Amino acid sequence: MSGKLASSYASWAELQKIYDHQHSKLVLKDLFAQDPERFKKFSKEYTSSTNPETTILLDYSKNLITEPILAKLLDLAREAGVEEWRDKMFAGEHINNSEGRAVLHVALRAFGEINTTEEGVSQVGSVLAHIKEFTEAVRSGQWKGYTGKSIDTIVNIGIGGSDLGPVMVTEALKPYSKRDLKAKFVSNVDGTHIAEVLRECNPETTLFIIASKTFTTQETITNAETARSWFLDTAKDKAHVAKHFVALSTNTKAVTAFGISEQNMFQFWDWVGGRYSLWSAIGLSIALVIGYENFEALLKGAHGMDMHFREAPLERNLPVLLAVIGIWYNDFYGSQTHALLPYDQYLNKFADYFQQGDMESNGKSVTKNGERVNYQTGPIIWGASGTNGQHSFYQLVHQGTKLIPADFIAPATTHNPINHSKHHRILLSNFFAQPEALAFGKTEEEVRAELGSGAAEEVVKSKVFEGNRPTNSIMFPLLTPEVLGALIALYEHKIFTQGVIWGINSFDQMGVELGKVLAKKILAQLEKPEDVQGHDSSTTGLIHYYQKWRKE
Ligand SMILES: O=P(O)(O)OC[C@H]1O[C@H](O)[C@@H](O)[C@@H](O)[C@@H]1O
Repeated sequence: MSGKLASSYASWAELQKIYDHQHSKLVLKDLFAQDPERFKKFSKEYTSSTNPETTILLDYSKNLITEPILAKLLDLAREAGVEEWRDKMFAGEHINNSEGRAVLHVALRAFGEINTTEEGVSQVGSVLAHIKEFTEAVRSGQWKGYTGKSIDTIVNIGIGGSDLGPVMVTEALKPYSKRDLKAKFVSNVDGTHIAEVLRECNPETTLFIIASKTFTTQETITNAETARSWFLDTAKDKAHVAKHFVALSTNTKAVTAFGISEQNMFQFWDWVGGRYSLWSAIGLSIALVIGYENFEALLKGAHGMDMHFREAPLERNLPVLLAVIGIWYNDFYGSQTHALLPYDQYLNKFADYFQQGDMESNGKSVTKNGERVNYQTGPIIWGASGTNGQHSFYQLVHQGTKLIPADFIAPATTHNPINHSKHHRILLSNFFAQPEALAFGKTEEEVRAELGSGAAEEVVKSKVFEGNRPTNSIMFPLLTPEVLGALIALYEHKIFTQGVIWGINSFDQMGVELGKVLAKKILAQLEKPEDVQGHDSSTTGLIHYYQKWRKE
């Protein structure tokens, strides 16, 4: 994050040389055959120092790397100053240079262990206490709606970082949820989203959580206003809003202007990036669903991974290992994407979550010094939960023309051991089989032997799997709140490490602004055809069609 071009480092040039000379010789089948200790050498276990059950295994042996290549990749991390920038982040230095802000989501889960004078850090504990008190009141039924009934439905209204984290975590930790408290999420400005959710809500028993760091986001404010008028249609008296609306924000002024009292506002600070905010007040819906104790366990899990990232030597540092291996494919092999493939239905929003986490952080093309990069930065993140993906896009991953590095993620134990865990054994057999098939493939000889001598040539060819497709496998005993916290922090720090190496600012998101500004301008022109000014012929033509066809 020094702002230097990654390609200016000596180790970068050396890696390029290694790639040019060796990549055709990096064949997983041979690498495994040559070294029976390969798994042992290229896998690491992280275990929390306070809870031995919070443990994560990273097996990175099925990657196109050797010990010298990995050592060189770690040299690159050192040369780029990953350790120094990591320490600056934890110290609260303003490493988000374009916005002049600290990056301290780690302080939200440190329970006082982060030493910084940054404003707000000392209040983290009192916001957590507020969350605890409030969630307990709602979950126990003590918090009453305007007609004296308890809350049975919460609706989180937010978008981007104010939606995706709560959505992903409440889904992932469903086994810990209070099943009689329904949680719903509205994000899209498309009225269909809120209309469908409100159809299932009762104004007397619904609590709306307006989640917006800035409290100016058009989608969220529009949805919040609609929710408020829907509520007031029945409740009538504005005074009742206090029992049914709370806000999670950094913007007290806008929250109170909306009509939510400061008492019902949960504060956070500008050093929490939207996509790193589930640990903050934005996690209120999570705490309501899984209970405060479990929310705290989630934070502790992440904190444990923070300590590992801070203290473990780079050779044993899980986030750093994931990061540098990712760079090897992204910048030297030319891979454009990275797949996240959790073999756990509860993690079915994991890839969606890290689409924002990774792509909004590292989707940049200038360095912190404003220089255009001459290499690839953040990959396209995508994925789906196993085994659904296998019956959809895995064909391309196995036999297509693209190299798609992928992370396979799975728990050893399921929360739903139906039929003596029969489902889970089948699921995991796929989790083990896919990386094996991707790595080792199937040769023409093997296909011929299987099909017999009369097989048509084109059929033989179509059944060959080249293999040599790299994967990481990530396993843990059970998806608990602590393990999930550690897993999310693992990826957060991977993203951080890559951003430092690429010399970019991973903590701003200027790229989402232009579209927003143009949409505002167009909104003011939608009424009359003659108002449509200042656009290209395509945009003008499209708006004119809308004006011709719309009914209302
Ligand atoms: O919480 P807010 O302020 O409503 O922002 C919601 C989202 O808006 C933009 O898309 C970006 O800035 C995201 O990072 C952010 O998460």
